[in-house]
Amino acid sequence: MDSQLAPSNPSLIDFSSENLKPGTSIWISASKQVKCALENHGIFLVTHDKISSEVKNGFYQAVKEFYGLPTEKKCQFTSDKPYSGYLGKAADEFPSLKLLLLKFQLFESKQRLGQIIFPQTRSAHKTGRVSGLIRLMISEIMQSYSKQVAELHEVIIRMVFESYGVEKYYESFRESIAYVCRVNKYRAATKFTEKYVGLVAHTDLSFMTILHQNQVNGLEVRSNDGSWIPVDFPPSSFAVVAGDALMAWSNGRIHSILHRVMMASEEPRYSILLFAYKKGMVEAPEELVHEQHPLLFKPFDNLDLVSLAYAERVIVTEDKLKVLLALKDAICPS
Ligand SMILES: O=C(O)CCC(=O)C(=O)O
Ligand SMILES: [Fe+2]
Repeated sequence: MDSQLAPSNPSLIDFSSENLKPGTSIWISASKQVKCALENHGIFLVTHDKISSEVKNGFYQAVKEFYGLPTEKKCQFTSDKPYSGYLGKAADEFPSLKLLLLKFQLFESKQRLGQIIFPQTRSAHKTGRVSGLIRLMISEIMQSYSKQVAELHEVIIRMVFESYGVEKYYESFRESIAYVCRVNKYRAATKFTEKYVGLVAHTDLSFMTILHQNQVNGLEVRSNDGSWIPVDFPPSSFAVVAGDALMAWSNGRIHSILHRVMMASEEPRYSILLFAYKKGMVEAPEELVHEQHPLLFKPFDNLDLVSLAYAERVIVTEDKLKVLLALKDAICPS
């Protein structure tokens, strides 16, 4: 089931079996691989063919059309929420952030899964017909995509809870997941720049992030020995990335993975990310805290930390979680 593409590429775990149901031997074996990959590398790839190509391709198409709009139209996709709406202009504020970022707050809980919270446009009538149509297109396709990927998140999170023997907390945790979808576009590297930093090294503040890309590689992850490993995505695969909230929840058993994007391709790269945050407090289950594993992080509010990172412009640091928690005085003295 687990096959290694190349010695250094993240493990590839096959989730495409019809028989991947809780309690089956396939499920138990996949859960072991998930735990092992997360603990050792903080990332793995997963093949999952339940998300239709129609939805994936439709999404990329809609997003390309969006990026094709004149800048002033794109800039009308604004929102008061941190990092939301079209962030093309953010490049001025974050000089290292070369990408154009389009992020839509999607849905805040399972109950509201069918409801997209779109960034408000400055004025509806100014949005115009063309961008209105693209907006609708993205809205529908993003909704289908996110619903399907949210299911994958839930399967993996359930496996993690079961693997640590704390499945009794899974249902309430699941109810408190807030999903956020983001689409990144990285400009092609031109003949003037052979390679450029598309996105600086960082960890995600999420519990977990699931990432899909168009055919263009660029994601790199830092390995335990400090070297950067380019991630090679096989067709139909997604990368599952451990975030800072998972590191805190697991009381340091799993580490959030440092990653960045290096662009060398002559084609633009698009990536679609579904971040799973925990609404409310992130807290290690008591079963994961004992003498050999003293509590590393005091409970903190996951989405609060996202706002804090935004307000304080904390985007690049290896120990982002510690820096943010120190700001909130929530780090445990070692
Ligand atoms: O585009 C990618 O591959 C990575 C993007 C990413 O890490 C992020 O948006 O947090
Ligand atoms: Fe990231």
